[in-house]
Amino acid sequence: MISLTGLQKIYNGESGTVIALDHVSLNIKQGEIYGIIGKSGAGKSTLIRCINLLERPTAGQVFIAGQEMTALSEVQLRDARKSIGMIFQHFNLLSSRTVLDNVAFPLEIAGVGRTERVKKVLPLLELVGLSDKKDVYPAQLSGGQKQRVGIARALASQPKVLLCDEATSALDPQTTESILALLKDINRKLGLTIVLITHEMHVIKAICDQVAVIEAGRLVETGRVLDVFTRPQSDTAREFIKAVVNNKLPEALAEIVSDKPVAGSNLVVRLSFFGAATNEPVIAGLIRRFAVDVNIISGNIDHLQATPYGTLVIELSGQQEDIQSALRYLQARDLGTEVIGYVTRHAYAAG
Ligand SMILES: Nc1ncnc2c1ncn2[C@@H]1O[C@H](COP(=O)(O)OP(=O)(O)OP(=O)(O)O)[C@@H](O)[C@H]1O
Repeated sequence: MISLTGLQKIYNGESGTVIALDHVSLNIKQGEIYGIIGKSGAGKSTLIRCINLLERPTAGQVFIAGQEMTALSEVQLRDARKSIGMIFQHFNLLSSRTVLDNVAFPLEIAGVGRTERVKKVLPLLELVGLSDKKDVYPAQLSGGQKQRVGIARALASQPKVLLCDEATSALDPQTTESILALLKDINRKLGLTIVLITHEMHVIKAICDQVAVIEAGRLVETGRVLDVFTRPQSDTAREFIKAVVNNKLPEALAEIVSDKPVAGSNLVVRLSFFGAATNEPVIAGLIRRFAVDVNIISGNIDHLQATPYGTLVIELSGQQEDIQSALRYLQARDLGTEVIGYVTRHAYAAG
């Protein structure tokens, strides 16, 4: 549905040349929710603004539904942009217009008559849960309600693509959750392709199918959210994931872990589960098969949309050969097994 090839954006400002996008290529399929995550200044806004040509790329091409956007004149673009809706961090509503008239605004610009506008807008207000607010002004709305108006307005011209520019960054966590749920709902009901940019991993985790990680204008990692979460390839992705997945060792334990076993030391292992592996009774299997004791040190199992994933840090005690057999058993299972090291129990207890 969206294809970017070799996108480059160079700003020549007074303070010098900035390469905001450096040969960015990616493909977004019809009906996908595609997240682009990066730190401040990474090039997210530039990238999303290049998709609808609010920003003209210095080089490269943008295709939407087979049409090369970068080849269009300004007049042609105005028409082509009707198939691209956009919502913003600060909503960008017109304060002197009611909710209904804000949502109807793109239709008014397109020359649609009042009666027809109202007919089109009322179902949109219902879709975003604001039917009872149609006659109020933006100042009387909460942040979440304002963003719902922004979403309804973006949908007014029946776009094929919805671009979301940090759409939940100005909202509290609960409101963020409800707006993300609404976007997911719209994606399902209308089959709308959604591209969102964010600096928050929990947004990606909540609704995206695919993610691209951007750093200094370059894509450093792209893939299915589940894959990037469970096997991140770049330091930037790992850093973002840390914010939402707590798999740190307890400090007292981290301080005394050594890489080599000594007499009487226990093995500490971090197990990562994803998908079906979470349903396998791995710990029970371990205890039944080997002469080892298992002590659970820390753990969390969460869901990435419908897929369970998580980590468990366990300590295995027993004879070294039994511990090593148990480790081989774990390594043969469909889960991530990371040897953290060895601890002696009395040292841990003292810590
Ligand atoms: N109009 C401009 N003129 C010159 N440089 C610009 C312009 N717009 C953006 N830049 C620079 O391009 C780089 C990418 O900026 P961009 O706004 O796309 O990043 P971002 O990831 O969206 O950051 P943030 O999360 O802080 O909004 C930055 O170094 C920025 O200073």
